[in-house]
Amino acid sequence: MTIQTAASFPSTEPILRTVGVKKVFGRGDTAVTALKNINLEIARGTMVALKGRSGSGKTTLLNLLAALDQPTEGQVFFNGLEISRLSEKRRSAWRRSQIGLVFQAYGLVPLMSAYENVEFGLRIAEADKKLNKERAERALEWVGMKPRMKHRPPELSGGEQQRVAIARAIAHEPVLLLADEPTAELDSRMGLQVIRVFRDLVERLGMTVVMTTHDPEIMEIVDHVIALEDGHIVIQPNP
Ligand SMILES: Nc1ncnc2c1ncn2[C@@H]1O[C@H](COP(=O)(O)OP(=O)(O)OP(=O)(O)O)[C@@H](O)[C@H]1O
Repeated sequence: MTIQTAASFPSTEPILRTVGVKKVFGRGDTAVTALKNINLEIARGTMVALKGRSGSGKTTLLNLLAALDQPTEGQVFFNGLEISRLSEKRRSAWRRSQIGLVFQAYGLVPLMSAYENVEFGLRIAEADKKLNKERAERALEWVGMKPRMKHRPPELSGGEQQRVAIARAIAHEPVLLLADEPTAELDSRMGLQVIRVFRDLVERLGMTVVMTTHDPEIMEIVDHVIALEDGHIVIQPNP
C-alpha cells in the first residue's frame, strides 16, 4: 500500500464515518455493552476530542476507528472504505501506511534510542528510505526531543517517552492521527506544545486528529468535541 497524502482524497467524503456501531464485550451474564448506536462523521482536516467519564467508551471507540478491534454491529468507514470488515492482514497494512497511533499499548522499543524508535516507525510505514533520517529528526524536533534523541526510553521520563511516541506517530505525516490521552503524561506547557504541533500538521497537511482527553484546555483548542456517556454520544460534532 502506498502512502497517500490528505490532498489525494475527494474532499466531500468524511475521513471517518460510523453507522450504527455497537460493541459488546463478553457474553451472557457478564456481557458489557461498551458502545451503542454510534453514528458519527469526522471531516478531513479537523481536530476532534473524545471526552467522557472513565468507562464511557472512549478507548473502545478509538480502537474501532483504528481498526484495532471490530464492532459487534454496525460499520466503520475510512474515506468510504469499510475498514471494520477488512481481514486482519489488510487492516494492519492500512494502519501502517495511513494512520499514526499514540496508544499506551504501542510502547517504544527499550533497546533502541529515541531516534531509532522513530526511524524504525518510518521503516514500518514503508516511507521513502532516503528521507527517513531527515523526517525522524524533524519529528523529534517538533516535540522538543531532538537534544535527547540518542537516549533510550528507560533513560527518559514518562513525559519524554510520550513525546517520542508522538514523534514516531507523526513522522510519516499520516492522513489520520488517533491518540489515546496523548498529553496525559505531559505538563500543561508541553501538552499545549504537542497540541500546537498537531494543529500545525492539520493546517499544513490537512491531517485529521482524533484524540481522547480529559484536559479542558485542549477541548477549547480542538474544532469539535464528541462527548460520550455510558457508551453513547451525547454531543454531536458539526463536521
Ligand atoms: N476487553 C474488554 N472486556 C470487557 N469489558 C471491556 C473491555 N474493554 C473495555 N471494557 C468495558 O467497556 C467499557 C468502556 O471502556 P473504555 O476503556 O472504552 O472506557 P474509557 O472511556 O476509555 O475509560 P478511561 O477514561 O478509564 O480509559 C467499560 O465498562 C469497560 O470496563
